Amino acid sequence: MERTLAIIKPDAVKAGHAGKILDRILSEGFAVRAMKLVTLTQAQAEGFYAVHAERPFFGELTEFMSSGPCVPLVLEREDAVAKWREVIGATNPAEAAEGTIRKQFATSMGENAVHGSDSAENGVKEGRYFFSESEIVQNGADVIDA
Ligand SMILES: Nc1ncnc2c1ncn2[C@@H]1O[C@H](COP(=O)(O)OP(=O)(O)OP(=O)(O)O)[C@@H](O)[C@H]1O
Repeated sequence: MERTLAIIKPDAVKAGHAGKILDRILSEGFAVRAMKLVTLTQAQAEGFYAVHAERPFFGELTEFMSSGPCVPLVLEREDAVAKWREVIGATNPAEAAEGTIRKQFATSMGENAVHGSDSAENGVKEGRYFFSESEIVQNGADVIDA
C-alpha cells in the first residue's frame, strides 16, 4: 500500500482547522500511520524544503513553516500520493478546484493549509524526516479499513 506525507501547515492549525482536515483525511479512505504536533525550527523547515533553497520564496516559506505548530502525518492508501494531491488541490488557492482542502482553507500561495508529497519515493523520505521507524505504526491505528 502506498504512503504519502501530509502536513497540516501552521496557518490551518492556528485557524483551528486541523480537526476538520483530519476528518476529511479519514473520510477519503486514508489510514493514519503516524501523526504529531510539532513546531519546526527554521533549520528543520529549511531541511525539509531543501529542494526549494534557490527559489525566491524560500525565506518566506521556511519562516512561515516554523511560525507555529504544524501536524505532519504519514497517510496510507491505494494511490496515496495522487489521491492526496487531488484532495488538497492546486498550490495556489485561486486555482484550487471546488471541494479541495486548499479551496476551503488556504489563504494565499504561501499559506496554503496543507502539504503533500509529490511521489511515492518522496513520501517515504519525507515520512522519515519527521518520524522514526518505531513511530510509524504498521497496524492497529486504523479508524477505517485502508
Ligand atoms: N510563489 C510562491 N510564493 C510563496 N510561497 C510559495 C510560492 N510557490 C510555492 N510556495 C510555497 O512552497 C510550497 C512548496 O511549493 P511547491 O511548488 O512544491 O508546491 P506544492 O507541491 O503544491 O506544495 P507542497 O510541497 O507544500 O505540497 C507551497 O506549498 C507553498 O507553500
